[in-house]
Amino acid sequence: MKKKVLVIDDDTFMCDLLVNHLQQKEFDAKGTYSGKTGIKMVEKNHFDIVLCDFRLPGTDGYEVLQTIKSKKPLLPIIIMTAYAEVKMAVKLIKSGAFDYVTKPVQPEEIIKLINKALEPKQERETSTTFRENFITGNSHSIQKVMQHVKVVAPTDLTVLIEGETGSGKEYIAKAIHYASKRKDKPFVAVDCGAIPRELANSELFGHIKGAFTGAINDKIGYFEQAKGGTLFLDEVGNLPYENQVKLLRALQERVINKVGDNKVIKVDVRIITASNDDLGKMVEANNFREDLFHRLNGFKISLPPLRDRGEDIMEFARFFIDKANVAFNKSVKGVDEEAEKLFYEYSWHGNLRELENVINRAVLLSNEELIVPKVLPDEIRLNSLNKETNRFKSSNREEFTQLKEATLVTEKEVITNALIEANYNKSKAAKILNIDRKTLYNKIKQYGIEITK
Ligand SMILES: Nc1ncnc2c1ncn2[C@@H]1O[C@H](COP(=O)(O)OP(=O)(O)OP(=O)(O)O)[C@@H](O)[C@H]1O
Repeated sequence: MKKKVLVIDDDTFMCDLLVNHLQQKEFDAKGTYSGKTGIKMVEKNHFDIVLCDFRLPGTDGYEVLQTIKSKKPLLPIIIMTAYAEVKMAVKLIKSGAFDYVTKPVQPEEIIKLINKALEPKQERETSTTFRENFITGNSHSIQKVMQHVKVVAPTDLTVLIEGETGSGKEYIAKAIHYASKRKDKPFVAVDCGAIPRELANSELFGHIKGAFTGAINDKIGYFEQAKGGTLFLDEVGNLPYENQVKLLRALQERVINKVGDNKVIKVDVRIITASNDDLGKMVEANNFREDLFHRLNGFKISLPPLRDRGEDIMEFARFFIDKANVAFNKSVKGVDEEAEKLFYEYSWHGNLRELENVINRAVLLSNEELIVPKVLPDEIRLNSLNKETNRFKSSNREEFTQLKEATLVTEKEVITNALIEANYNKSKAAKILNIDRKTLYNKIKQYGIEITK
């Protein structure tokens, strides 16, 4: 049966073009130019995947993502964005988007991504296929991480992996799993940031038929799915406070209850968690339970960001080029000297995920043997230009600092205004700002905003 795809893009030409292309590629594709209509279509119809433009009038991509995720948590969503918005795209992934592509969208790239999102993950991967797709790099910092992986893998210790978004936390979790005695049992990855609060207990622990409205059948939760194997809780800092208690019990007593059922079920599962946030700081800010933090922090692994991994950047670039050549039937041989320089100068806030996306695009656009600067996104090329200019005009640096400060001041003002508008009700203010409460608490603390009526 044809897979159903919904395209949401207010650029009518691009939307129609993409829908047409997908239909030619045997997808059952529909399009809409409005985010609101898109949400309604998802509510009323079955779709296998949604492609959503980030900049939409009225409702933006972030709102559409959050609304769809709250209604259909498992529906994969790919965000289409201009490159300058890549930091936002990274945030969207943290909020549950499957991935992002930069505009103008390359047809082959989007098809590859759709297929990746739709393929059933767990059934296909084995320790052999994982190893084929895993490289480590030679930087001192990653070698230390790999040494820790080797030491901790055979134990049943709970591991906490900290690192920036896209730095490879899930890959390290899998490396631990596949090097452990549990390697032939399931590895189940759960994005805690993408589970709606009211569904978290049922998703993690399962439920029985009739436990709540909408519970029409018994459901097995992630803990039971991972029986004998490893449960990877990504973005664990986003787990609602009330669910943290139940998770703590599961870890301490190694038992769970399904929602609506008193029966105690024993679970033999190794837990690995990951977070982009510093969980220790979240504990200090009372946003994460201290007892749970200590339970999770059996063994901590800190992943370095890509910009601090020296020559690993080029090793990963070559690896991603090989993958892209196979996927797009191309024969790009490498990166030219000038482009390589740009790779080293760029800060890669989206880390390996961003590098892979940049390479995919560059391979697709390359007509030459080597990747040259002109097939790289503006952000990477201009980054170097800006640096050059700064070297000559030190005053520019001051302006940059001022601009940064201005952004922070504006952010503080926007938050303060929202708090006033919400009469200092933080949940309401968070809604107005379209951020979660924890982020708001952190910002209030960061800017030292006083909460006095
Ligand atoms: N060791 C590795 N070898 C090969 N590719 C990797 C490796 N680590 C990461 N990648 C690539 O980078 C992408 C992002 O990695 P991963 O999902 O593990 O990051 P993450 O830190 O868990 O991201 P997030 O913060 O969004 O949860 C992967 O999809 C994969 O393509």
